[in-house]
Amino acid sequence: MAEPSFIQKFQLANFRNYAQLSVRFQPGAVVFFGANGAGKTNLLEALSFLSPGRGLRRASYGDIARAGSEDGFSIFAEVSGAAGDAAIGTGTGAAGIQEAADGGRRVRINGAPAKGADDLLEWLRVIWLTPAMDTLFTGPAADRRRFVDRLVLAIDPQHGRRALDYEKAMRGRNRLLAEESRDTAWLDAIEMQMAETGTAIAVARVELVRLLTSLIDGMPDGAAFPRAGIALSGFVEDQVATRPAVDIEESFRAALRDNRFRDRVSGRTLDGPHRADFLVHYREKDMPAALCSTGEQKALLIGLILSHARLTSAITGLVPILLLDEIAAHLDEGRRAALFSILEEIGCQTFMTGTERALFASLEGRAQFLHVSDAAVQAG
Ligand SMILES: Nc1ncnc2c1ncn2[C@@H]1O[C@H](COP(=O)(O)OP(=O)(O)OP(=O)(O)O)[C@@H](O)[C@H]1O
Repeated sequence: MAEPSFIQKFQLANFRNYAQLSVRFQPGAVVFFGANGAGKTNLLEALSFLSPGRGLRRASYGDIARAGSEDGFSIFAEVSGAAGDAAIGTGTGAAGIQEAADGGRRVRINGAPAKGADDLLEWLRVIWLTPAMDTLFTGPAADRRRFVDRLVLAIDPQHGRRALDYEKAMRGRNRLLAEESRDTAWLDAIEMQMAETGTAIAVARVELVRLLTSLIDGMPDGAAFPRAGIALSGFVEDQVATRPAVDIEESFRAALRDNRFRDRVSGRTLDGPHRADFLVHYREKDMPAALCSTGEQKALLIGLILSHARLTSAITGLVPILLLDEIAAHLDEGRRAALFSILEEIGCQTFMTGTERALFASLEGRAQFLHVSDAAVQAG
């Protein structure tokens, strides 16, 4: 069985409302409770920086550094798990981490600078669910794509690099088209790169959906969290099931070349994995997720995250760390108890927030309760 990754020690400097913080965590469930504005979500956001990307709020680094401070922010964590022990430092501030030349954040692992934030995936996988994701099924497709890409990244660490390379190439193509460049050799080369990376992105997404579907197939109907039917829809994704990757690459490249005029007029590239959608439906009811009730949508989303946590553990041997912001609020008591039992069964370290400790009553004696108040954390 996969060994859960577990953050033992966690320190912050100049992060949001925290000037300094040092706290130790236990494996399993960790509950942050406290009044509105105490700093609970800020803690989850800090924990989300132990994963590549801009964290669970996708905020700018300038907004994250503590207001009124000249220095950047720093995060330090001691992690242990299947991959061994690691001391991770990241941020834009002091405490051994200098500001990166590009204004981004630096990552150090066991005292040495990491090549990039993707190196964090060697040690741990972090997945989150926040109230902002309550509109995932009804909101823009871009949010669903980002969600799927995070799920892919947790099982396939190359995925982040592919997405960056694709976006860079696409920006280059859009710029050349806007400039009405006659450099067709350059456009050809950029479109070739888009076709390669774009096809790899689509293939990885389709593979995630296939793996997740076969895991969900094996789960019973009528459980606390409904079974989701999931699929992808997109110019490249639609071809993955029926054609070899080399053919898809070629047809995507040809479509890009043939549609230069159309895309120039539109001011953007109209075909590609950057326009795909992630389709979710409630299997038992045969109802698209967007037409389900708010509570049903939340339950579907939680069910998906839990299935994905199982998948990540099975495939990578790393049991992911889950960040569940205000998770208890939408769930009745029965569903809350079911959620806590499933988390225990999967074995993940799970950080949860809520204004009231009572929302987590069924976890008493089984979780670490930490009271958050005025940017300080105390055993509750
Ligand atoms: N860069 C910053 N510097 C200082 N304080 C900040 C910064 N960014 C946000 N804050 C403050 O941090 C406080 C805590 O925010 P957080 O979102 O963590 O609250 P919370 O405990 O999750 O509250 P709620 O229960 O209302 O969701 C807020 O008062 C916010 O204004």
